Amino acid sequence: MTASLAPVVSVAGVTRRFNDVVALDDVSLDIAAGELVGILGPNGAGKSTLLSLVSGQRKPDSGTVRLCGQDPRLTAARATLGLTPQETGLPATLKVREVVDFVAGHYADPVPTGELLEQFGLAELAGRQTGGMSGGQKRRLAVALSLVGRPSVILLDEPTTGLDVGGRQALWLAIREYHAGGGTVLLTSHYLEEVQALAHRVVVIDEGVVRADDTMTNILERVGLRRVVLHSADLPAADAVPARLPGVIRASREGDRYELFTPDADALVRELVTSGLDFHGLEVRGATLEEAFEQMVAHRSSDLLRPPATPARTATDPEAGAR
Ligand SMILES: Nc1ncnc2c1ncn2[C@@H]1O[C@H](COP(=O)(O)OP(=O)(O)OP(=O)(O)O)[C@@H](O)[C@H]1O
Repeated sequence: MTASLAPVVSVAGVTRRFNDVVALDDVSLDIAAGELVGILGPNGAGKSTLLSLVSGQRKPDSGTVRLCGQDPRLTAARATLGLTPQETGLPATLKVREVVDFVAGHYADPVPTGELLEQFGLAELAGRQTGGMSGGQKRRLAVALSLVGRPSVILLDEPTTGLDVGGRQALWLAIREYHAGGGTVLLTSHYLEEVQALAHRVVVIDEGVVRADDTMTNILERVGLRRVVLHSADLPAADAVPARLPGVIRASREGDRYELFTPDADALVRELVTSGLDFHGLEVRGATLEEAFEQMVAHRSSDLLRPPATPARTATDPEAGAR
């Protein structure tokens, strides 16, 4: 991607192995200030490893990583960074307010604790020990902590896993506000609709290799298919629909509701109207990121839709810190 300013995050020719597993294989990526980038990939693709290199928690075996032009292992570089790892170990006996105050104490100009807790809907829990919070509340606190130091870049690894709809939307709002204020965001998520809703650029990693790196618009255009949704009692089984309706290359059916995939939705709608078919509830929709993703990593696309499992680690990594 082109960037007129020096990139905020620069990954150049990076390889990282864990014993005989090549988690990242010659990955290069530049992220400019103010970008909101979604990183997608099946389980074990290398996403978390990439974030751990950018945050300086791990070192690459070869290649270079720069955060705001510096080695991310330096304290000065890390001060520009906010991080929400996939799992956050909160000290169970500390109160929410105390945890935020503790993290805030590491920064010169932190967001006031009350303001941050208010923004994340946690103000009423300020006096509660973190051990007494629900999973979703802990997740909200983990993301709030990434913003306490007014970072110029945040790395969010599966930020909304386990959140209910309200919690997820509140986090989306916080991420958008941060981004609107000029912040740079790298986000991984197994919820493709989340990446589609938030990210402007998508990087697809699979088996440690960058398979695609483009704007959301271009990624979606790669699919080249439109979805026509309708209800009908006149259509045959889904796999027989392409023979019945010219231009349909694939169909799925649930009861009398059909989703028809076609490169030319206009022609299909004309065909439906002139065919005399009895139908209602017609909708025409663009491709989704999920469809684009399925095409890019077709051999293992079902993995992406599984909730993230705890990866089977074959070795302990002394550099992994508080991961
Ligand atoms: N500390 C470690 N020791 C051994 N192998 C590791 C370690 N960390 C990661 N790996 C392996 O490196 C590969 C990439 O893992 P990584 O956690 O980066 O994937 P991911 O894309 O974040 O996956 P997920 O979506 O499941 O979180 C996997 O094969 C994983 O098992």
